[in-house]
Amino acid sequence: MPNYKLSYFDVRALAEPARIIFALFDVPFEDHRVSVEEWNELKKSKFNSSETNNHLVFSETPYGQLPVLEVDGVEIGQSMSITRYLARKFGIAGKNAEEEAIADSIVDQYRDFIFSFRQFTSSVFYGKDPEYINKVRVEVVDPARDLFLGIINKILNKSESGYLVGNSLTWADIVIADNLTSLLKNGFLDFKKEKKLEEFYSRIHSIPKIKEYVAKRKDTNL
Ligand SMILES: N[C@@H](CCC(=O)N[C@@H](CS)C(=O)NCC(=O)O)C(=O)O
Repeated sequence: MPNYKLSYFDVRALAEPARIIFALFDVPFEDHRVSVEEWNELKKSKFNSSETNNHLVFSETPYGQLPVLEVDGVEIGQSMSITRYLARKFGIAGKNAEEEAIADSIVDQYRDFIFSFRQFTSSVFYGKDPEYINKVRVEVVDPARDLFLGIINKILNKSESGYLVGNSLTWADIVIADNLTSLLKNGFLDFKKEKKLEEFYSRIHSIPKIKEYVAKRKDTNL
C-alpha cells in the first residue's frame, strides 16, 4: 500500500471527495491541513525562471495551489484529477468507458457550477464584507445553483438505481453529494423543496463507511 499524503486547507471544499474515498475504502492517509500562515510561506518560496521558462511558479506545489496528493512522494495537483485517480484506483470510476465518460461529464458540469459557487466560498474564507458576500450569493450563485441542481434533478429523474451513473456508486455521486452538504450548510438548498435531491443525499450518506466518516469528521461549513 503506498503512502498517501493529502494537503489542503482546513475545510472540506475541493479535498473532501478524496477524503471520503479514502474513508470508504479504509485506506490510511495523512490528512495534512495547511494553515493560511503555512501556505503563505510555501507560496513565496519558489521562483525558478529556467525551470518555468520565465513564468512564475508561485509555490512548491505542482500548480501553485492546493489540494495536492502525494503518492510515495509523487505529487498530483488539481482536485478532480486527484479524486478521479483515487476513483480509478479503488474501482468507482465507472464500470466501462461510457460510464467513466458520463461520471467525468457530471463532475465537469459540477466544475462549471463551482466556478460561480467559489466566488461565494472564497469571499467567506477570506472574510469579505457581508454586503459583498450577499451580492455574490444573489447575483452569481443563486442562478448558477438553479441551473446546476436542475441538471442533477434531471439525471436523477431518469436514474433507475438512484445513483447518477449506471447502477452503482461512482465518484460523481461522492463529489455531488458532498457539494450538496456545502449548499445545505450555506443556505443554498432546502430539502423540503428538493425531495429527489434529499433521497439521493440520504442514499450516499447511508453507505456505512461514508456515514461513519461523516459522523466523526471535523465539520466545516465550506
Ligand atoms: N482547479 C484547482 C483549483 C485549486 C484552488 O483554487 N485552490 C485554492 C484553495 S480552494 C488555493 O490553493 N488557494 C490559495 C492560493 O491560490 O494562493 C483544483 O481544483 O484543485
